[in-house]
Amino acid sequence: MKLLAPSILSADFYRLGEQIEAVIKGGADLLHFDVMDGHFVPNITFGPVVLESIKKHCNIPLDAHLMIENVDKYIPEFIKAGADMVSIHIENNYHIHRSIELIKSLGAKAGVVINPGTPLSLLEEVLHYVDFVLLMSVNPGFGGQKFIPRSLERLRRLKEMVNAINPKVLIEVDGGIKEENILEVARAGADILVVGSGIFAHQDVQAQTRKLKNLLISSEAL
Ligand SMILES: O=C(CO)[C@@H](O)[C@H](O)COP(=O)(O)O
Repeated sequence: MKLLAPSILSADFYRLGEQIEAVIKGGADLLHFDVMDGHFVPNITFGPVVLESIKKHCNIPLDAHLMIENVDKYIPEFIKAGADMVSIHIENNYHIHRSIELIKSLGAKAGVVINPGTPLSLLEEVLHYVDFVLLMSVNPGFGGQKFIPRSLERLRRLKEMVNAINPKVLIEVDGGIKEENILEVARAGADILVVGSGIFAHQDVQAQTRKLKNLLISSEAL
């Protein structure tokens, strides 16, 4: 099944609760959290207290993408706050095996994230022990950027690597996914599709979520 993961980075934070309820009613499968520290990426967003508040009212899994330094210090806090999935970057984690094992030992699904300019070959070893890979199709840091076209080719190659090394690994794709390209990304091998502005920039957030979810359902019927 293809999963739709709205990214709250593009939500209207004044109306966050209302907008989260709308995406859930619209058929969202996961809620994606872009955690940024102003060091690894040039933007600052939110920490575990925000996840903790949302978790109390949210019946779908929370997916935390950590764009931060010093992940081992914060992984336990995010999982305690309610993250069901936690992903960390291949680019800034020297002891990635240890960090992935830490995530799993605390009961969450563990993911590795790869930026658009990083060779896919770096994932070869880590594919043996992660639950999912998050392939960035924009440079991390901001919502509303354009999908980098080469990401489709990278996605197809990543799918081949996953099939050859560990077919249980899910592939999540994030950045610049909209109504216009969501089917192409799903067909190229994405299992989880993260959508920020492609949902929250619309007037009717619930209807837009439903529309994208129906597109994903239709992609599986073919
Ligand atoms: O991780 C990121 C940005 O760093 C993404 O999750 C974006 O938030 C997706 O937003 P859109 O590109 O869909 O607007």
